[in-house]
Amino acid sequence: MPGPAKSGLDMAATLRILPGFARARPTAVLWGSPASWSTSNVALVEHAWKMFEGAVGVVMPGPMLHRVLALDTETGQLKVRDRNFQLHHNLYLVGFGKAVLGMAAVTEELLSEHLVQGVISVPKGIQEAMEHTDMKEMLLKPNSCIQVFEGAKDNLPDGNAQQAALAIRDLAEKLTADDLLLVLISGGGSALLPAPIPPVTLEEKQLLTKMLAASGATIQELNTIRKALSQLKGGGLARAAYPAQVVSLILSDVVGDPVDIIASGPTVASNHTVQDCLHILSRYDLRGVLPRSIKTVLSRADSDPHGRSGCGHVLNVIIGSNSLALAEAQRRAEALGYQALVLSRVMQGEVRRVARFYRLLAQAVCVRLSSKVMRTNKEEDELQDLVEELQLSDLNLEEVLEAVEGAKGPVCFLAGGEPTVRLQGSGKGGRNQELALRVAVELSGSTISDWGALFLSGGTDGQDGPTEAAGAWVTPGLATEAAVEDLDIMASLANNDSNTFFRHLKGGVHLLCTGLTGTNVMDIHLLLLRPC
Ligand SMILES: Nc1ncnc2c1ncn2[C@@H]1O[C@H](COP(=O)(O)OP(=O)(O)OP(=O)(O)O)[C@@H](O)[C@H]1O
Ligand SMILES: O=C(O)[C@H](O)CO
Repeated sequence: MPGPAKSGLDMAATLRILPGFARARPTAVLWGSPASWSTSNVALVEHAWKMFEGAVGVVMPGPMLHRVLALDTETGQLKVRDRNFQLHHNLYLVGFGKAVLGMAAVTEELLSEHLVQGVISVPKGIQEAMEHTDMKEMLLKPNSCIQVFEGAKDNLPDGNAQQAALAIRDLAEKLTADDLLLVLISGGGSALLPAPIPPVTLEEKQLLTKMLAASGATIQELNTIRKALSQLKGGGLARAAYPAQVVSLILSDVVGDPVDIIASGPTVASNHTVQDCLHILSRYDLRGVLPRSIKTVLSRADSDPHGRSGCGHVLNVIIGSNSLALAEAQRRAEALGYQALVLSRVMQGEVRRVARFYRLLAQAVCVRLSSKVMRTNKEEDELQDLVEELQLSDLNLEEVLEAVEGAKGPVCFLAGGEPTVRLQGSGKGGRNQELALRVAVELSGSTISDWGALFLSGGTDGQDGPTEAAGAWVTPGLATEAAVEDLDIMASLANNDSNTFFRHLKGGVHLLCTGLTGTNVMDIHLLLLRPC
């Protein structure tokens, strides 16, 4: 049986990897009050929190940059993975992305002796948020030589971000062959580096991006279009910095870590064609609404003599990823006594189908582990079909089910990625909260009622869509809890209003409210199953 609610001291220890969280908010605020969790859920909730916290902690800027950068202070040799660069007060820094503030702070701390100047573009309000959460290590020092621009409210390019992009371009253009440009890149970088090719305007680019995103375009599709319309994306920044050497340190927020797609690859030569763009625009029925300026830029793109030049002077390095975060969560799950299995690192697809996948998986596992329930092939066949539909290419279902068959204790499944939501309503929500709510609906109609079960979906950046929560956790009993409070789950889902729903349900106890974490490696899904 789970123990009583933890003391404040124990909680602080639990939260040690993200010390800012522990100091700023007691766990009651992060997760609601333990007293309001049903007793049987307390342990599962605490375990899920520890796993999520570990996943985020391992991809925080400090640990990541210390793993990849080594400066020999005597010789001024900077080692980045297996490459050496000679520093002699010739280092410049630019950056853009949700995690870049902390990355820049750590980098400046490590390399300040050689750093001449820097410009970064980070989300609106992030410095204040970091001050409030007491995450001082994520802030630049008062005497920093790095200029900070804040912009792209709600992850949409705006005038502030455009100003930042132009300052970054100006810095890159003045560099010489003797200089080294360090480029810090993380998710959200595309919106924070808008420099549309004239005559395309920022408003036109913003509108097209919004329409593509609302139609359910994938990030690969979205960024293929962004690259074609941008001066700096698709290798443009690297070209601007030539002949300086360029080292990009990339925190991946895209499934499979494709460097040409993350933040639209400003230091990676694009190999997409205009034809690729036209196919994407046709797929979402947007060719007919394109303004003349966008058509003009697209029609010029393939013949642009600068368009496809190489990026031989660039070293692109992935320094953190969802896989790394999952591995740490798995390690923590094992330490807590779970048989822990990473299902997939490429979890994509529509949230409804992803929710169905988790229900069928939970059911299949319970059936395999329970002598009371007859095993039927029908459901496992449907599950296998779904694995194929969701293109979970790294998941061998039979192996997973066989692995848990002998499990004596609780089981934890982990997955990472970024499912999509097709927005139909006007409510407030995010893909993690909507997925969690859909999983709750699925689990409440399943046959796993004899089991302790918890599903958590959280964005590692701490912000799920335009909401203040990172995600949510649910159990099979959530539908009953909602009925008691007269909350209509299906109406909330139809209006994409998951955040409003969770805020009302039991005073928000199911919300995962970390605040901005300062990192960003997509979403983490945890499914915990424990025989009662
Ligand atoms: N009301 C809503 N309900 C459900 N999902 C929503 C809602 N509003 C926006 N979203 C989803 O939120 C996502 C945008 O969230 P976010 O701002 O976290 O951007 P992102 O591009 O995913 O950034 P990151 O990769 O850094 O997390 C989109 O997938 C969008 O469909
Ligand atoms: O900025 C972007 O393009 C997305 O976050 C993917 O990296």
